[in-house]
Amino acid sequence: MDMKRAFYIGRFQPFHLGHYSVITSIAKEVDELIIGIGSAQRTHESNNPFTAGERVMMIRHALEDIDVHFYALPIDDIQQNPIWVSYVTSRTPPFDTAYTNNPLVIELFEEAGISVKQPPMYHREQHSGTEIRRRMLADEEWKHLVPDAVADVIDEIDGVRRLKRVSGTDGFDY
Ligand SMILES: Nc1ncnc2c1ncn2[C@@H]1O[C@H](COP(=O)(O)OP(=O)(O)OP(=O)(O)O)[C@@H](O)[C@H]1O
Ligand SMILES: NC(=O)c1ccc[n+]([C@@H]2O[C@H](COP(=O)(O)O)[C@@H](O)[C@H]2O)c1
Repeated sequence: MDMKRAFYIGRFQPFHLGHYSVITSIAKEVDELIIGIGSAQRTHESNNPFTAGERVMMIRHALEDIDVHFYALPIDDIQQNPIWVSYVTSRTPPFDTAYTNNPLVIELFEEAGISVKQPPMYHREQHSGTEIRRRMLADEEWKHLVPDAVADVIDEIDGVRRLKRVSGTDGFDY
């Protein structure tokens, strides 16, 4: 059987409803989906507060009921853009299409001859990792912007407290 497999990469800091909406629409088009958790080595930073393992948990729980077979695979950054596509494909199942809106990622995949689709943006003003982290730091509402299961994971790991600490806004002097 000819399997249609797609690749979707993001940092997922955290995984939010914009990502969820992209994945539910890709799920209708493919048999299997590879979700690349990018910048996997980055964690405990203001722009990247969560570990690769915590992001695996968010995705696994958020997609509990989704109707597509998926793999969530952490992918570290490397220093050389020209070999990044080979590096990615050397650690993922084979795929036909990459879904991304990241201009560098589009360029690298297209140069490597892999077809790219750009998913439409879902209420981008609020559904962005940057905006959600901003709200967490400001003690504003953010849970409605992520799947319930992701809010539970972030509570379990005390993620907002960590974000505040690594962003230096918890009142402590270092
Ligand atoms: N609201 C959204 N709707 C559709 N696609 C989105 C949305 N937000 C992000 N994406 C796409 O998902 C992929 C992964 O995004 P990423 O993990 O960088 O999230 P982000 O919200 O852009 O994060 P950050 O603000 O932390 O950079 C990118 O291709 C990005 O364009
Ligand atoms: N040279 C590299 O390591 C390289 C190149 C292009 C993209 N990436 C990664 O791919 C991911 C792209 O995801 P975003 O679209 O969420 O930015 C990021 O984690 C980014 O660091 C890495």
